[in-house]
Amino acid sequence: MSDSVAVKICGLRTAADVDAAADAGARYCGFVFFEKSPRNVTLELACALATGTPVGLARVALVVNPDDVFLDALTDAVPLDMLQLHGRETPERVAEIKSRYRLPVMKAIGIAGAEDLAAIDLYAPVCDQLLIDAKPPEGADLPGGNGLAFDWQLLADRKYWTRPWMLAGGLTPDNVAEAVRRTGARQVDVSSGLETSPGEKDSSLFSSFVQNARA
Ligand SMILES: O=C(O)c1ccccc1N[C@@H]1O[C@H](COP(=O)(O)O)[C@@H](O)[C@H]1O
Repeated sequence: MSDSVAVKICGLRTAADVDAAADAGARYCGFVFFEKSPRNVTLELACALATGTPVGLARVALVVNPDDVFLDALTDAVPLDMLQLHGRETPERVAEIKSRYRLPVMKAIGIAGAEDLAAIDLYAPVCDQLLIDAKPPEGADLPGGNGLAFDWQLLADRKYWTRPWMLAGGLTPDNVAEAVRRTGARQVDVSSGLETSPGEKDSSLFSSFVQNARA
């Protein structure tokens, strides 16, 4: 077993789930700040969760097309290790956010077909990490967290990317080992694949996901 695949468990809303993510060996935990999401948390709850996060578990705030007013309030209220930009932020806006808030920034790129891969080269110069996720269906309420996978074969022949990247989209304890094998991902991100219903995490699945990611 290799321990070199880092796991992010996203959409946590209870202290027990944060602790379970750490106990399972996750490297990152994610808090969602998007009102339409069943995983949305308030600044107050996120502050409590992030303040009690075990050492070694990086705290990631997932935001969608945020303005500076919101980001000012977020970064004042919640201790964070990374911002995840999961909307239609332009490369210029990503660079602006990175410079203004002095936090590592991970930019999500939605992939449905080979033509979507070009965006990776546009964003790599301005972010710290890339999150390669399934593109949401047309008209979806959520730009991510839909439990949809994309064709992993699209990543099999990729050229070198200049930033660390995470694989996301429809990952579960049952498919994560194959996803890692087929894409060569060294980091993976999961949300709905560890839930009993939208927003309700099942922490009994966390360990098997982490172990299978590293298998
Ligand atoms: O999880 C959400 O509710 C969410 C809302 C808005 C943008 C992104 C969201 N989740 C992210 O989507 C991917 C894939 O999630 P899933 O495993 O397919 O459910 C992941 O990066 C989440 O962080």
